[in-house]
Amino acid sequence: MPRMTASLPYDPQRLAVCADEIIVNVRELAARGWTPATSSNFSRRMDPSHIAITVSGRDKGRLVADDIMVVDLEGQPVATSQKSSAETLLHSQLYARFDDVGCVLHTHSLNQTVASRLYARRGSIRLEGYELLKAFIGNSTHDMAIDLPVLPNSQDMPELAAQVEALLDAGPLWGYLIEGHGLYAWGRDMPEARRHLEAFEFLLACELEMRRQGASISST
Ligand SMILES: CSCCC(=O)C(=O)COP(=O)(O)O
Ligand SMILES: [Zn+2]
Repeated sequence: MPRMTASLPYDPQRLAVCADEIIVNVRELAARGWTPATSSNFSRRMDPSHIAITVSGRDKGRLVADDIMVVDLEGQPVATSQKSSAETLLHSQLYARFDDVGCVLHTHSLNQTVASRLYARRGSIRLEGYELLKAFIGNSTHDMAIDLPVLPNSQDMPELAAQVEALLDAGPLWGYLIEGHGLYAWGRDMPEARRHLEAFEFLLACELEMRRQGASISST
């Protein structure tokens, strides 16, 4: 049962723990150049009905505690006048749909952005035969394929969220790309969401490198 104060509907100590975890991890992601120009956003489930999420427009490489705020499962601010990420709905929809989602990470790396443009018309990127596919929870072999969806970009978050819902209805998903924009990945906690994010980033780099080299996969 979350501990509450007289004035707050959530445990402020839990917010502090979640904020610390976001700040430390995002600093490392930013150092890799995955969050340029204030882009990207990050969140962590605090309790069954509250989410810690980055405030909109902050430099994600220099986050401090004041850059993390609380929203509910509908993405509405809780006990604050701060403005949450412009993409809050893409986070809250995952927490609302899946009780076991504990962390959502969104980045704008070069590989993610370039790949999202090259494969936008195809609608997805097939990742097949890589040992690193075992990084995704539930997978135990390299001998399989996953299709990473690429959605058209939009400033209309309810429209984007509706497209994500359709993808989630269609089968298991660990993340998706948005064209010319970036990657969303999630997991049960920060380490798992990070593992998924890093696996996608590495596999996209592999696909782009193979393309550069004009390589094709052959079984002969
Ligand atoms: C300058 S980045 C454009 C918005 C975006 O895609 C993003 O990830 C950051 O938006 P936020 O409101 O979360 O700061
Ligand atoms: Zn973004």
